Amino acid sequence: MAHQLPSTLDLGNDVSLDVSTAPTTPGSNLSFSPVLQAADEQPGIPAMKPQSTSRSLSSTLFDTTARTPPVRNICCVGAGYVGGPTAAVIAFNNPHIRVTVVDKDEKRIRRWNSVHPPIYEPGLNHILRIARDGSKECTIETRSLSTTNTTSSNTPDVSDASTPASECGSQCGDNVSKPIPARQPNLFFTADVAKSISEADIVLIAVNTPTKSRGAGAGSATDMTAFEAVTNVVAQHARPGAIIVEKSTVPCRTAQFVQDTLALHRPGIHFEVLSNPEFLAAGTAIKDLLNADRILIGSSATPSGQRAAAALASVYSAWIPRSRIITTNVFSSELAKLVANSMLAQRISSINSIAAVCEVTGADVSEVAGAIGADPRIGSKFLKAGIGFGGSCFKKDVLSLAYLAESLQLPEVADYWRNVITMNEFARNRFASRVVRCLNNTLIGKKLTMLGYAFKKDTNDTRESPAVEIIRTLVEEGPREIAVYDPCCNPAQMAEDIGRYVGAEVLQRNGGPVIVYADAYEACHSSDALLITTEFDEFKNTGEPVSASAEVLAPKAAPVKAVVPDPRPFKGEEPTETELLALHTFLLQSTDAEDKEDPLHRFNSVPDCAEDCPDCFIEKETGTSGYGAGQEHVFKGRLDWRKVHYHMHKPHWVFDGRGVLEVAGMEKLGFRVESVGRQGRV
Ligand SMILES: NC(=O)C1=CN([C@@H]2O[C@H](COP(=O)(O)OP(=O)(O)OC[C@H]3O[C@@H](n4cnc5c(N)ncnc54)[C@H](O)[C@@H]3O)[C@@H](O)[C@H]2O)C=CC1
Ligand SMILES: O=C(O)[C@H]1O[C@H](OP(=O)(O)OP(=O)(O)OC[C@H]2O[C@@H](n3ccc(=O)[nH]c3=O)[C@H](O)[C@@H]2O)[C@H](O)[C@@H](O)[C@@H]1O
Repeated sequence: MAHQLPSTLDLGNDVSLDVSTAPTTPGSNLSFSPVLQAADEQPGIPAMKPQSTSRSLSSTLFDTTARTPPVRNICCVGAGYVGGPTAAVIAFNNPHIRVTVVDKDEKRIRRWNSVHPPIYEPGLNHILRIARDGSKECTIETRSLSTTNTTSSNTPDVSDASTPASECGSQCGDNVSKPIPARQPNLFFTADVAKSISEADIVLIAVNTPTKSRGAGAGSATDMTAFEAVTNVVAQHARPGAIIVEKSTVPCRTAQFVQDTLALHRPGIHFEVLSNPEFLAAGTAIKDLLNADRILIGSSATPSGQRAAAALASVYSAWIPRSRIITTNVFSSELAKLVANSMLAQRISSINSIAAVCEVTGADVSEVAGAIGADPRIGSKFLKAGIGFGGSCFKKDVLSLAYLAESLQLPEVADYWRNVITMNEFARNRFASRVVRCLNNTLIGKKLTMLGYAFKKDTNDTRESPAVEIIRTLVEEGPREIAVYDPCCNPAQMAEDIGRYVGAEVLQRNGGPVIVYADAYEACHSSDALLITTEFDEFKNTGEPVSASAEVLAPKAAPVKAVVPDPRPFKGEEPTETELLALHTFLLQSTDAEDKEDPLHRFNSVPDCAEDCPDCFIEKETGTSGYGAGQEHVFKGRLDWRKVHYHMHKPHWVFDGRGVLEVAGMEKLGFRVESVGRQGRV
């Protein structure tokens, strides 16, 4: 579905943006930047002095923001795990900004424009339905505030945007019907990269930056091929004065490279380069974006650098409180992203090293983690021992930091960080070895079942999943079958992935032992050992009573979700999109909601797929509907472990690689459980 906005945007009295790539004046600096220039033109704005040092959150920045003309057009290059959701949330919260996501991969773009977006993230579908498809006018029932609302602000704190009505006490007034106007689509996906870049006030670069696989620095250094290619296109096509933003995770000092490339292609034209790394995590991307604990913006310390930072901050401040927007110098921001991921990875490796000690001594790693995490200086997060971290970023970012240290002649620093990776591989290999050891050191003729294939729960992202390496190790032992089941990943896609990463010959259809299942019970049937490799709630044995009676063998209902409070009455005169989303979620959880998908009746119809849509075809052929990225992940119900036990081979081995099982309960059911970080039998 293609939605078009006019190619020339009227910015009211302030400034009119000509969307063409206008000829430029050699030697000009800010004179062709609509965003940067207009701030200069404002009467009464004090000239800012360049600063040579890094800044913490600066009030100057926000004085500047107040006078920064509105950003009207953003282009995000890269429609991947970061670009897609980030652009969608920006568009969702800024209905007056046209946000275009571009990608060279036309298949990806086609999918973003369809009911089959290429990635699955909880909550993404709603955001897309509003921003990409626009919404219908509707009327909602709300309550007026009986007293004048003095807290109203343009930048509500989304964390308390949903203050329960029950808590509004005497402030709650009468019930009123409030019309919510229709919304025009303002989120677009296209493969026309150059044109979209040329129209943007702000260009976000969100392309992949994996580890180099060949040549100098192979296995450590960041592969900047995609980033460099995009930088060249941006340098050629960006409108003069556009703000160029590094969203990708990049090595420290990349902003200098971007500046040099811009200067090479467009000498004499001023562009500001910002670093604005992304901290979202897979599986919680939308929650993380809507409630970001911080937005980091690195800029040059010059007045125009600060104005550029202010322009970007103004986009985020549509939904993020300004107190959470941190500004630094551009290199600090680039480095901070690498360090954030490296320190998170380091915590996981630290606890996994202790898990190894626990398995020998009889200490229990979850008890150790609980005890140390209670110290607020240590904190309780990221202390879950297991088979090691996966995902597309931790390993590559730690390696990138190590490579940076090496290139700065700091081998001790590089070694320190490399050990984080060594320990991660040790954790994964130890788990696979333990499985083999417990099964008498032979898998010949045996069936093993892997529960979970994604690198973490609630995502269909399987990049660098520890499951892949575990499959590789197990295949070597010649088992009869390796069954793989994941509640969130499309089975057809998983089989394709395993073929690509482990080798097509390992798949059953090519004579190998690996079979991917769409049903957990079939995957576990006649199994000799179950391996929990992703921490899905479906695999837990606690939280819901498990009855032995036959009727509970049917999948169970989803657990009661955390109750979302009623956000009414709203904080301001007009509800924000975040408040409407909170109301949508609140109404959905009420059992008598008439429309289970769209209780506010705002959604426009979904884009139609072409008759020959390959994704519709795959869904029909494989009967895998329900895994579609466009649908919310349907909780499949907790595994009925009694049923699993009944159909398994003795001695009912379960290897808990993610610490999701309550061992005593499982042992009562007759399982023989081995968990990471607890002493085992063998
Ligand atoms: N995946 C994640 O959860 C997070 C990733 N990051 C960082 O964000 C960046 C992007 O990561 P992902 O979104 O995961 O990558 P991705 O691989 O999912 O998406 C990157 C997209 O860029 C496109 N692309 C590559 N070269 C292009 C070109 N020349 N022109 C147009 N499009 C091009 C690719 O086709 C692809 O669709 C990376 O630097 C990553 O380290 C940061 C935070 C979280
Ligand atoms: O740059 C990135 O790509 C992102 O990397 C991580 O996010 P992500 O990899 O998506 O997911 P995490 O929740 O961090 O989990 C990473 C891996 O560590 C594992 N993990 C996590 C926590 C823990 O205590 N133990 C543990 O083994 C998870 O199972 C998973 O395999 C960071 O958490 C994000 O802030 C960052 O933006």
